[in-house]
Amino acid sequence: MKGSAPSVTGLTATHLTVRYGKRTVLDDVTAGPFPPGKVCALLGPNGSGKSTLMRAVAGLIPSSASVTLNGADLSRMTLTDRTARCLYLPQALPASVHLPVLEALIAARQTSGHARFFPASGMQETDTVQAALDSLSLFGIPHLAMQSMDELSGGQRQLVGLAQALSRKPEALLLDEPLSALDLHHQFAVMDILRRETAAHQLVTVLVLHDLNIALNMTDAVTILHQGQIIASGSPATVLTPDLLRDVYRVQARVEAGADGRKFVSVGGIV
Ligand SMILES: Nc1ncnc2c1ncn2[C@@H]1O[C@H](COP(=O)(O)OP(=O)(O)OP(=O)(O)O)[C@@H](O)[C@H]1O
Repeated sequence: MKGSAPSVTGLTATHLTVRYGKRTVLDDVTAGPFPPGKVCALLGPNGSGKSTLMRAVAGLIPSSASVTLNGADLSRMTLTDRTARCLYLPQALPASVHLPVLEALIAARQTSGHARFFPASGMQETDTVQAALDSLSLFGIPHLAMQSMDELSGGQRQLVGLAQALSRKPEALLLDEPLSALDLHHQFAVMDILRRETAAHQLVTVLVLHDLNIALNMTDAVTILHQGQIIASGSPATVLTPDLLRDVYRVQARVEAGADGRKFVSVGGIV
């Protein structure tokens, strides 16, 4: 009799253990499957291992984990091939270098391995420029195209980083705190864009968030990392209960619904 077969679609990591020196940060974790077409949040307190998990899944930290993406075994690929399929956008903002935004985008596209997986039959230089402009337009920043990266604000650089990541056309996007430098308008705008692009291109999108209200209202699923283990996964409203918020985040909180049905976390104090 066959055992239960791993899900072929989506992104799954199994037996993921990461140690820094003698300290075990992730202990035989199984994460996923994160399905295509859905936006999933990876949540947990500071230091719980969210970045470590994402970096290990992306192959940037050595690990013996088995990682599959839509049936392909990422663990057996070269880092270049793996990154072309499964892209990690770090928490740190893109470097503040003296380079026009448009050139930074084109360079990222050319070094991504994108051309190998999606041979752009006869793609002209003008098409490459147009593709970079399109991805800036997607994030509402085409006017920054000729501005130098070192003349941008933190939030503008974060938007350029997101435009760069999407322009590489990966199958899976791992975004580490992609809203951290953005104002309220841009946080919601970026979440809308990510939801639309994820559905339209059947991307696997996983993002680390600290804003539980955005997780509650704008993601399809959440995964909670706590003390080296994934302790809950599922729909945001099912997982983010007062009990979980007390045990994981050490806050006394209620999860309430506004008149429009949107949910929000109301914190009364810490425990
Ligand atoms: N390069 C490293 N060397 C040693 N320890 C590390 C290293 N990177 C992370 N750690 C430790 O691993 C643990 C998990 O860190 P990680 O950055 O993955 O957490 P996180 O959940 O992303 O945190 P935050 O929400 O604060 O960004 C922390 O205790 C951290 O101190």
